[in-house]
Amino acid sequence: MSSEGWPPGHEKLVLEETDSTMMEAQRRAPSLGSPTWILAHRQTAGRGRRGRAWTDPAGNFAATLIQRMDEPPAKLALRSFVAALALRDALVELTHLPDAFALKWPNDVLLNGGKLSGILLESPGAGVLAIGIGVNLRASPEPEPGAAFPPVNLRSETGITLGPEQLLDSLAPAFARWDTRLRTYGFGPIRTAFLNGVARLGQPLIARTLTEEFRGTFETIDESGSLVLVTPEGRRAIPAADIFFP
Ligand SMILES: O=C(O)CCCC[C@@H]1SC[C@@H]2NC(=O)N[C@@H]21
Repeated sequence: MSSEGWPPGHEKLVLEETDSTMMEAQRRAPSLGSPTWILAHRQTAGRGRRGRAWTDPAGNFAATLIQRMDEPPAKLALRSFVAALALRDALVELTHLPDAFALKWPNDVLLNGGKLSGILLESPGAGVLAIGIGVNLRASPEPEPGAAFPPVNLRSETGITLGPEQLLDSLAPAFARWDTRLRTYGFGPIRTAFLNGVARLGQPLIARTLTEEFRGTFETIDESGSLVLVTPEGRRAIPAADIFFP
């Protein structure tokens, strides 16, 4: 358990099995009261970004935070940075390995350069945000063809075994802490912290959107959370893309 304890007013629901914690969140959205973390020990139909499947072998972490948030979509989307920072903090707190983890725009946490986790934001109803987080604690899924980063897992990379509930008990207060910073001070401190921990700042990147590919130097993340690349055609601010390291 984190030294801060479980965030006041938040509920925790632990399921042995579900199709997807995102689906579980969607079913609960209409009657949602307090912010709720839904953890599943097994998902039979986990989903990733852009319609991809997310497989989590036994012992991995799969959870969704669902809460009411009456904010414009652009501000809601900044929770992806909040989630990544919170996950990085929770992992550092539990492993004491601050240098092993890096952030990848917009919301991945890398371990020794491999894909350790995935974060997915959805809105399962008006004014409701669901943030799904998967972490390869004990086993790596099969790499997808063409995957930018090989999946890695915490146990084989570090020799450390964490339980899903142990991670949740650090992640929930870490998320609440970063979320409070966003609400109080705006995106500035989140952006600064993310830039401090992000991989490949100042180095070449490839950003692929659904329709285009941009190659350039990773200059910064702007005030709206977009990736800023300096390309041969000039500076480009890219709101959403998959990132590859050339
Ligand atoms: O594609 C990605 O990188 C995002 C993956 C998100 C996976 C998590 S696991 C918990 C939650 N439930 C799901 O079905 N997906 C998210």
